[in-house]
Amino acid sequence: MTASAASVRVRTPATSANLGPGFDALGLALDLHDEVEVTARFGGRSTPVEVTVEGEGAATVPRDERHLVVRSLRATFAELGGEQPSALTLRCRNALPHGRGLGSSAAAIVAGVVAARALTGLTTHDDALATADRIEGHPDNVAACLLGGLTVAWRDDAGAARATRVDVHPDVAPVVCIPSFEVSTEKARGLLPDTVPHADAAANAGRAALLVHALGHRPDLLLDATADRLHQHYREPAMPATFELVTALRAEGMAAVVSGAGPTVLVLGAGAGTARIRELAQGWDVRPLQVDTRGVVVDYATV
Ligand SMILES: Nc1ncnc2c1ncn2[C@@H]1O[C@H](COP(=O)(O)OP(=O)(O)OP(=O)(O)O)[C@@H](O)[C@H]1O
Ligand SMILES: N[C@@H](CCO)C(=O)O
Repeated sequence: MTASAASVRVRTPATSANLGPGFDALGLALDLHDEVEVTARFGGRSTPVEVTVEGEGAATVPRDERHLVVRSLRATFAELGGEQPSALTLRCRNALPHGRGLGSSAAAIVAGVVAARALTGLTTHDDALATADRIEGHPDNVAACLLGGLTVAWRDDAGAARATRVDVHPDVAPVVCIPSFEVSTEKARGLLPDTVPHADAAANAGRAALLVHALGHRPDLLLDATADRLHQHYREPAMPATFELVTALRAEGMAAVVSGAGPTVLVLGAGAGTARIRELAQGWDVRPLQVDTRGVVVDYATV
């Protein structure tokens, strides 16, 4: 069989999930990006994967079949029913910090899913969400990473992930406060109870609905809209400094939440409050970010 090779470059945004009350449902894409160039050869002799990594995770991520982008590529090629590449080369340039609540795993998964689809000749990514959700285990980050902006994600009655995008009001100026320590999502999910009081579920349902309206039209309601009773306080033991900063910021009227599974703190509608955030978050990496409105970007030039 004749061998053929093709490359594709994929750029994926950071994402902040939950946004307070929207556990496993709401996601917001932010303008901080990872980029990966994937070259695949089909046919010919099989060779081990080659992975180079610059930036975040360069010292820690595996460079073999365990690499998350490689695993996502393999899972997607298998799901699409095509042949697996006989050779895979990845060049990763990472800006998203790992294990901080800014969707690094979602970005890696979406990159692998979308790259495999592109290398298979697909140019639309409607089914990519379901695949990425199956790998990640929850749809909120991967939805925002794929679509950009603010997303509401859910699973339909057959269990397939769905998502829709909502326009974000220009005053929703996100600021992230990133600590130097990591907390894995696996550990943070392990702290959650199997059941919650009905009153807490009801309170979150109301606030999550209000939050979609506040982010789209009424940023003045963000403080009330970001109150959560379903996940943040259960996770406090793994990230007491995060909880302390969220509490201090909220006491001053700022809509601060745990970003994703933590330990980063996200402040929504910060605007002129950024100087005060820097004062309260000394020792944290405080970064004002724009909302990313594009989502995943694929450069098909070389496919
Ligand atoms: N670009 C990447 N390349 C390879 N592996 C990655 C990459 N990004 C993340 N990972 C893997 O995912 C792990 C981090 O995932 P985890 O879900 O714990 O945190 P997160 O995705 O950064 O935060 P959150 O899910 O709360 O937003 C890393 O330790 C690493 O194993
Ligand atoms: N909804 C997820 C986001 C982090 O990946 C969680 O809070 O566990």
